[in-house]
Amino acid sequence: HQQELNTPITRFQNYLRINTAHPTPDYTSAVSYLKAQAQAIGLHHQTLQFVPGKPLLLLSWPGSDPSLPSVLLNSHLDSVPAEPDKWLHHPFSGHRTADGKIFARGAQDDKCIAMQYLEAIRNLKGREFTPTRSVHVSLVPDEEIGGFDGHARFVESKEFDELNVGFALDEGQASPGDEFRVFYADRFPWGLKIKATGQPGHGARMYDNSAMENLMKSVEIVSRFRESEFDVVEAGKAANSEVVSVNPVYVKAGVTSENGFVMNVQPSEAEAGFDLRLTPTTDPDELRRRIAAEWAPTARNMSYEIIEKGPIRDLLGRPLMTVTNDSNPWWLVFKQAITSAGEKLSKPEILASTTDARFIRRKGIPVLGFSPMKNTPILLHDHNEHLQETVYLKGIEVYESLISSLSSFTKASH
Ligand SMILES: CSCC[C@H](NC=O)C(=O)O
Ligand SMILES: [Zn+2]
Ligand SMILES: [Zn+2]
Repeated sequence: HQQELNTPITRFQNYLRINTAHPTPDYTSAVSYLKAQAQAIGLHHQTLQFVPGKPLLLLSWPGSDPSLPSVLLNSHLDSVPAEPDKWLHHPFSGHRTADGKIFARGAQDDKCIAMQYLEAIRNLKGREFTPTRSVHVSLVPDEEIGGFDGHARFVESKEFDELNVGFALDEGQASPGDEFRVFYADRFPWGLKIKATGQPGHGARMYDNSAMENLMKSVEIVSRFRESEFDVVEAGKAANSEVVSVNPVYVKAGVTSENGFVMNVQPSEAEAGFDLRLTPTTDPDELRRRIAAEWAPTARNMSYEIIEKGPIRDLLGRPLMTVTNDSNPWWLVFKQAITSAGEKLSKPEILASTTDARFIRRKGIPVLGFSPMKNTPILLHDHNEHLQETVYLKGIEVYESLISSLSSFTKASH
């Protein structure tokens, strides 16, 4: 029987083997695994539970000057589902190929950063490094389904207040090129349902004002808006994440019987759903007016529902963006720490999708989205999500540089 190895790679693999995919993430196993890691490293831990069955693990490494605002490192515990049949290796086997690729749902999004935070702290502690500011690691549930029972609750808790967070890091995205990417904002999701009603009738009749006709007109108008935004991207004038995206995600219509859809009846109701992403500077009222006037006008028997998924402005009504210029000392320290790790950073970007960072930014706390993966295909939420072990190990070193710099700089208080 081969002896169980205990290396940074096997520790990563073991975390990846815990099935934390929705809709039934195994939070209990994930938290107990990470807690054991924290104990081995010598970190304080507490488990918070704002909603039953949805634990949040908070780890702390006290600084020598706990009166200074702290540094928070965040990672979510949960993953999106995977379809095992469509993968080369089972998504929860943590399989490592001969050339060092580690396959797993969560390998990039975002179990890598959780374990890299811990490995970096382990190494810094091994070198007798003592942080000046306290360093906290939050391992939170439910990011992939909006974070409402997770980070959204956490930021409103007294436990969060007591951390006195001055700066936070959260997940970013892989970089196919040779430079790391960093994100200063997210886009904000709206779920949009548009519904049409109309005249029912025989499938053979052509007449005005059927529900399907009304809905299809709207779908065309939404598509035209989508194209106008996408044109800007394709013309190279903006990044994908700098325009408003709208993508159809379902259509629901038709009269059904036990035998399936009834082909010769035109239905009296039809509905379509869209995933919208607003940029930090999108005017939500203007978009709402457009939806009401053009996408779902009452004149065409349309109605709509917007499901807003979290805050889009801070408490003072400002867009949720972290400053990435010389006026933000945290940014300067971050940049410097990347350079001293011998790495390069590309221009700060807006993340196309959405993370828990929005809840922290809403509190007025600067947050950068960062996952140290370069020369790596972007595979989050995709089949065959994997990460090269050399990239993973390099990321640990990068975090050593980041954590030591961010926790020992004392010029700014916030
Ligand atoms: C409703 S918030 C959804 C959050 C999710 N996060 C990662 O993929 C996303 O769709 O971007
Ligand atoms: Zn993620
Ligand atoms: Zn995700």
